[in-house]
Amino acid sequence: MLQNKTITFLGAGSMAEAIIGGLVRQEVVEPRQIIATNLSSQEKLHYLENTYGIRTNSNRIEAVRQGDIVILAMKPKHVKEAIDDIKHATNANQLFVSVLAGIPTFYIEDLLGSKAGVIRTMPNTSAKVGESATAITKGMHATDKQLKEVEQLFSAVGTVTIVKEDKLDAVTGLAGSGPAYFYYLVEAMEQAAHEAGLTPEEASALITQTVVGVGKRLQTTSKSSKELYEEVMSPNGTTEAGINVLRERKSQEAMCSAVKRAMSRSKELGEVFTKTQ
Ligand SMILES: NC(=O)C1=CN([C@@H]2O[C@H](COP(=O)(O)OP(=O)(O)OC[C@H]3O[C@@H](n4cnc5c(N)ncnc54)[C@H](O)[C@@H]3O)[C@@H](O)[C@H]2O)C=CC1
Ligand SMILES: O=C(O)[C@@H]1CCC=N1
Repeated sequence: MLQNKTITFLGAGSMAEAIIGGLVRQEVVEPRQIIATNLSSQEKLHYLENTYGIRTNSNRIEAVRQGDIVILAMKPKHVKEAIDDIKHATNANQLFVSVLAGIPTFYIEDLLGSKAGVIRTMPNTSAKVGESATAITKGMHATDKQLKEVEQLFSAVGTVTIVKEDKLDAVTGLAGSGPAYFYYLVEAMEQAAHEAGLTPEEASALITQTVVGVGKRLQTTSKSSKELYEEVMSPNGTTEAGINVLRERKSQEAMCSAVKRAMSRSKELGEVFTKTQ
């Protein structure tokens, strides 16, 4: 389906690189099928070209004109100026794929001002290692075939769940932002390891494998998360001592609030930008 298609990334930051890295690594498309463009960093474009063998073009209009699929990968606050800038170079046969947090498909459709298909997605940075948890939804002009195409594209960089658009804000707070919550916890574990005298190498080897093991276990067991942590806890053992501190500090409530706040922030982003249209 993606054979002979040119995929243009309009925006070449962290998320674009994570997806490009995944697509190239999984050999879903030839690196030459990918073009990246951005606002101003020629240096970043050179880096992407040298690292992934993709094409880049500092001329955004040209880059967009060449794309069969245009991936919108700028910050939400830049979407209006980005689309206003290139829309005269677009046509209704192109497919626009947004990775933007909070921005509804109708807003992008309105900015494009054509019947071009728009598909909204929410991947995460684990795309870079082929492990994104991506959700996708289609706008009013996008076809089922285009949805399949985007499903295929993102399947190459992890799992894909098709959802109704009204669930995308929840997905964003949970899985789009999700990796950051875990990295934040890892940072705390590294600090504890450092204070206990472990070297950064020792700490990294132990923490990384612990996280990988947890992920694989979650993927392969039918046990609940509660059963899984209880399995680790011997009565009056080390884990119970640690978990009791987390309970005293209401860590689960804090995590639950963090996810909900991220979800509502995604909603706010959409409201702010769609109101100022
Ligand atoms: N970083 C993450 O974990 C995730 C980010 N996202 C979404 O991905 C999008 C990009 O985020 P990041 O990559 O983190 O941002 P970033 O700041 O790393 O990259 C933004 C890119 O957009 C470019 N840009 C800005 N204005 C432009 C314009 N007018 N035309 C063309 N390019 C323009 C910049 O030059 C830069 O290359 C955001 O909308 C965010 O909501 C979605 C899922 C996860
Ligand atoms: O923090 C953000 O707004 C973006 C969206 C999901 C992850 N990063």
